[in-house]
Amino acid sequence: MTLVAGVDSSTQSCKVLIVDAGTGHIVRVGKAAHPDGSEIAPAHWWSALQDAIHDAGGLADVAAVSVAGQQHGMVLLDTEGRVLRDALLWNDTRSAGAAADLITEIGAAELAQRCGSVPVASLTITKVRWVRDHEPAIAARVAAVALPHDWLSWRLRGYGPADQSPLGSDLEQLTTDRSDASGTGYWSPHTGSYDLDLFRAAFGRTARVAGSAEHAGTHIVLPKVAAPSDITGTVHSDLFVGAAAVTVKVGAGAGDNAAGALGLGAASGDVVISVGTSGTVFAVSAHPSADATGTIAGFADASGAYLPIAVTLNAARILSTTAGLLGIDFEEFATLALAAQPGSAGVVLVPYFEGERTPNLPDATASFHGLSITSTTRENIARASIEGMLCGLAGGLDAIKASGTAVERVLLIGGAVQNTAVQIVAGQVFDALVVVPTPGEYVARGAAAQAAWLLTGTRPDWALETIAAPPADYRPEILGQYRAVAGAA
Ligand SMILES: Nc1ncnc2c1ncn2[C@@H]1O[C@H](COP(=O)(O)OP(=O)(O)O)[C@@H](O)[C@H]1O
Ligand SMILES: O=C(CO)[C@@H](O)[C@H](O)COP(=O)(O)O
Repeated sequence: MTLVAGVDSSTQSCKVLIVDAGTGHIVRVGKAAHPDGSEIAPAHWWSALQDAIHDAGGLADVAAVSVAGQQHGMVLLDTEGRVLRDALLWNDTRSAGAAADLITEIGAAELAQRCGSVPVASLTITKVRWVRDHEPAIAARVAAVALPHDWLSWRLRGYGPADQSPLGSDLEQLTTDRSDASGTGYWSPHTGSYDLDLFRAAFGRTARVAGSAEHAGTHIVLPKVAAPSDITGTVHSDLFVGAAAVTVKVGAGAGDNAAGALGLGAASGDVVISVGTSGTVFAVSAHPSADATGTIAGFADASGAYLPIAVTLNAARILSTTAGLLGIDFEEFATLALAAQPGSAGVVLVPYFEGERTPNLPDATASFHGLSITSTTRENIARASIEGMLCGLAGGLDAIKASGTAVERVLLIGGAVQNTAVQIVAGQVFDALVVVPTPGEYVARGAAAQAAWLLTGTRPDWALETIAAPPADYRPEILGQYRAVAGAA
């Protein structure tokens, strides 16, 4: 049996799956937590990755590994490979003004046309603009801009800060993949190349692609974009503490949503809804998209196709926040929510706890509506939290449908989907057949599938297990009452 490893370095934790490359069957798992916050020192991801690999029993018997990760996070490196400031993550909204400035300067339609997306605060392009405007001394020292999965893959291969890494700080070795590059806002899924003019317009300095000799030493390095089944190098022997070093190939990696699509084997007619820290609604498409309204971001996927996606900033943490307020665990939360009637007796939570991205309301806050003496029960508060979370995602589903994407079934994944109440309420909020894959780490599985792909040259076709689907029980009144108040939020 040949083993491969897949990593999901996501917002809240790092997860590692070691699987049989032939069947996708899980052999070992590992996990380590990330600190909270929307601004994180990348060193935390690196130590969590090493802990999670250790927790999974190491890589000594593994033939290949790929790293998927949270998208958009801005990792700025100096010429010595040192991280210049904490990474600003996808859920950091301080660059909302920078997004607005870019749209004013360049135009929403042109930005969508050139790079697939109208920038919001989540996209890397707005973060580099923010650094240009607010931290000019740091901006002047930037030698490379990478994303979380690019930086971790580089470190796995032995590169990093010159004084801490066996192979030194060679920035020319930085790589990324199409899916994560497309989340920067300065790489075009349409042309398959960086829009270096756009990068310069945003940051005020010129850039070049890693490995290109021209302008070496003067221009900022952007990671080279590897193809889906490329081998970018091997894991450095220093990672094999206490075991004999072996050759472990490293794949291109991916953004977490594209890796999720790969892990599910998502095909035409499948729309994936992921309820993790972020809420995402996406499909694999044969064609690039360019939505000038900004509702759908036109990313690339991890197989050579495209990934239209709508993303909310508020998802699983809505439930942990309300469960914390009620002083209960997730099991009791599910029981309470299911004891309330659909529609929560008119109680509606508009869940913009962290501002919101879709719709683009970076400064919004959350609010409960419809509270009366009789409707203010623990049951209604629990159910309204789930309904509010899923109604936010229903907007994304509508936008994906309206863009002409076929929706034959919705595949529900992400940490919060372990909650039975979330599964059942999804069947009431989404006007579509809802299918729940057996809860698991589908992003890490997608990264593992990429690792298997690079070994054999053939994309694996692993079976997808599902659990009993929630009953088809669409209740349009839930979305109706949500929209009546959220429209005014
Ligand atoms: N049974 C549950 N009910 C509701 N939320 C849950 C449950 N189990 C885990 N979660 C939530 O899922 C989230 C983690 O999901 P995950 O998809 O791993 O997130 P991410 O990939 O963004 O780090 C956490 O916010 C956690 O509280
Ligand atoms: O911003 C996006 C996608 O555009 C998010 O999906 C991030 O990629 C974070 O994902 P999770 O950690 O919540 O899985």
